[in-house]
Amino acid sequence: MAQYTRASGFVGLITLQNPPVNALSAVVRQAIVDTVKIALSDPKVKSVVICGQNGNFCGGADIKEFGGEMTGPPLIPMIHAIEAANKPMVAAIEGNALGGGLELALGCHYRIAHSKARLGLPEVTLGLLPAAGGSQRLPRLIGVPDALDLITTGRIVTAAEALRLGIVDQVTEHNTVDAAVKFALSVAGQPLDARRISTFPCPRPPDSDALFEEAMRKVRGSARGAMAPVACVQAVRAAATLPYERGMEREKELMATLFTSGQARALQYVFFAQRAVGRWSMPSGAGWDTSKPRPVNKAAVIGLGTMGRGITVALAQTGLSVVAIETQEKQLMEAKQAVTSMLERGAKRRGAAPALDRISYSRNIQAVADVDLVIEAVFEDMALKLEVFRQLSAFCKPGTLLCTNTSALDVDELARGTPNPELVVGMHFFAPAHVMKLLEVVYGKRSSPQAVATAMQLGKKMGKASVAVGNCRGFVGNRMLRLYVEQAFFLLEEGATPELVDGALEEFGFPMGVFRMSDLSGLDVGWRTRKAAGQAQPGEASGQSARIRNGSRYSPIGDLVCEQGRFGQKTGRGWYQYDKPGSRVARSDPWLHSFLEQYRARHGLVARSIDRQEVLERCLYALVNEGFRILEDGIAAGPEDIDVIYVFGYGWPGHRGGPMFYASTVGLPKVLERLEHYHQAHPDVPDLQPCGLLRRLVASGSPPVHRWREVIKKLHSQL
Ligand SMILES: CC(C)(COP(=O)(O)OP(=O)(O)OC[C@H]1O[C@@H](n2cnc3c(N)ncnc32)[C@H](O)[C@@H]1OP(=O)(O)O)[C@@H](O)C(=O)NCCC(=O)NCCSC(=O)CC(=O)CCCCCCCCCCCCC(=O)O
Ligand SMILES: NC(=O)C1=CN([C@@H]2O[C@H](COP(=O)(O)OP(=O)(O)OC[C@H]3O[C@@H](n4cnc5c(N)ncnc54)[C@H](O)[C@@H]3O)[C@@H](O)[C@H]2O)C=CC1
Repeated sequence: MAQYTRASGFVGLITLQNPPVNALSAVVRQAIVDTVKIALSDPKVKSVVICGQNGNFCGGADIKEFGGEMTGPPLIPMIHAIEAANKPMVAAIEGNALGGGLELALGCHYRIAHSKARLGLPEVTLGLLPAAGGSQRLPRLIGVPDALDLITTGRIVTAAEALRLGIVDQVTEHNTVDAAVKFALSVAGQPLDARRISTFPCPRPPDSDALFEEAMRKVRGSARGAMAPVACVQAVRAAATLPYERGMEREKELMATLFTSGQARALQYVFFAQRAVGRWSMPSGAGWDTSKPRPVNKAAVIGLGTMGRGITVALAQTGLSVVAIETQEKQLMEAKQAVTSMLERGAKRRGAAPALDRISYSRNIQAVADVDLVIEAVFEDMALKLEVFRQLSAFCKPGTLLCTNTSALDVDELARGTPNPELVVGMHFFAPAHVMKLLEVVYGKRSSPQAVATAMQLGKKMGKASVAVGNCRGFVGNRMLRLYVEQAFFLLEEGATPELVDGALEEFGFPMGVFRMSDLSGLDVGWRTRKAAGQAQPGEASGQSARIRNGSRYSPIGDLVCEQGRFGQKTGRGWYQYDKPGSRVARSDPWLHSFLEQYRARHGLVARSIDRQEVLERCLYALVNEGFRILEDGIAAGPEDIDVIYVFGYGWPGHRGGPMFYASTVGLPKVLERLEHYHQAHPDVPDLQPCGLLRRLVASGSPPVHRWREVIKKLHSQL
């Protein structure tokens, strides 16, 4: 609802009240319409201030209403009525003014913001565009280039930036409502014609065609196949080229297409899934609501290689003191430089000072003595990690949380090597750790709920989508990834090329296909893991055994490519060729194609024609099938956990909602049928056998994804 009062005698004060973010639900919209009418018809009221309760202006439209029938007064006429008012309307912005919230503020004649306020039009991240006039008013107010940037990216700006851009008229450090009331009194009676943004001409930049073409190229390149960013560019173009009314019609048309699209549903699912994973639980029943995190003020990072450097930056940027420890002098020096330059670049972007003095460097592990939490990021080697954990247990103060960044090793085995296994958890970051939004928090059999709560809270503070998962080889993300990569290798054996496989996956929406991604992260990473697991064997074995491990089909293709010293971009050769080591532009490599032909000939494999559909089905359904196994095993609590991991850690296109959501949109019976088909065609690949949970879900009528937890719960209670 919205409360109406009078302030300072002459100002009508409308306070939006819909905790926690004052979203514009039908009830709130009705209340705004009613209270604006009261204020405008009250002869004593000279001007009106709109604010939000509890220090939050408005988080925008109520996203929960999008799934159902829209009731209540629509936003557009409501905002028009505010703009058309004959008394000054002032938005007092504290906290968030996002989406429809900012559009409401843009309908007001003036905007006063608190210095800590955040403003933006993040609709694009929900598969939509700002369709309550935002796409038409913002370019008129701040110009096309800045409006394009904000609307197509959904970027949220600070009050200082909003002032610089001209979105707000004044920023205050003090009580925003008081400042807005004072301001409202000062402008009472002044003419308002020049304050109605919809009447402004839209400033046209000199070469606007080129600007829009460039914007279109950018959005098409960065979010492949996503409709909303494209529609955002089209809507802003309408603002720049059409009169306001016609621009509004275009905005509405574009919104109508997006609003009912599967992409918007998928992105809105991801929004709520991200929040749902914060309500984590462990098999014991302990969870977010019963476990209190410990305070963490000082942390240590052990091992300053690729990951340790990024983790150090992420921790320091969160405001923690960090002790960064590395045994190798040369590595330590390089790490210092790298961390410093990452912090400086980040600070420059944010317009803040770099947090250099929060970090101390050491070669001595005893420097951990006074830290609250340690994150170990040494080589992926169990013996080394056990030794490091033994030393940490000896030197850390009692109660220090010991976290490992291992990508796949057994967290329980590490915990068993310490006197306090309840203090051990995995904190699995993704490279680059200060950039990637995902954190898997891995609980072992003996991890305490408090340790998990502490790691989850720290992840949240670092701005990560943090997901609590159980302990198994590869946890959730990498366990599923193995099946996806394995199918890609098998497809090469059967006749595909890296270009074909990557093309299909990139068309689906991944920023990079599996082979281009592997070239970027280094082929040697997976090779080392396969060697450690006894799968990769040196030299090319001949006969049957070359392609069988433990009775199942195995492809040594990746191992053979590595044996040629082809580790991807860093060596200038991998699945593709590059101009020079470190170069980023992948070109098709005739060597690789002839290697594949020779490989097939040696193993008596006859290349067949493979289409993109098969690539997608084999790679994606194998991955999804493992996701069902993970749910069945209780390693992830629900499909949302898996989907958040894939969207934020593995480049799964958000507009497809994550692998489990995607499976539900394809239809579980179809996924089951295709897996059965491929398993029959490849009986030597047991991983293609459909998982029991998938069969069970299909047998129970393929419920929508938000009801899978009920089926999983029932399954676990019967085990
Ligand atoms: C606001 C935040 C930054 C706060 O963050 P934080 O403090 O970290 O809290 P959270 O945990 O994120 O959130 C707390 C709690 O609140 C819930 N929540 C947050 N925002 C919303 C919201 N907007 N609606 C509903 N609920 C919300 C959140 O889920 C949490 O609850 P929990 O899930 O139970 O834990 C952060 O929350 C945030 O970023 N929020 C989202 C902000 C946002 O994206 N806003 C934009 C919303 S979209 C919008 O505003 C669009 C418009 O206004 C356009 C409207 C036009 C509509 C017209 C429709 C016309 C369609 C025509 C089609 C016709 C078709 C036909 O022809 O049939
Ligand atoms: N590289 C990646 O993309 C990812 C790696 N990981 C995991 O993170 C861990 C680290 O990986 P990377 O950073 O890639 O390795 P890396 O090889 O780049 O760095 C490891 C560093 O640890 C140092 N080190 C070794 N023993 C040490 C000791 N006793 N004390 C202090 N420092 C020591 C090494 O000198 C080296 O600088 C591994 O467990 C890996 O599996 C997890 C996610 C992604």
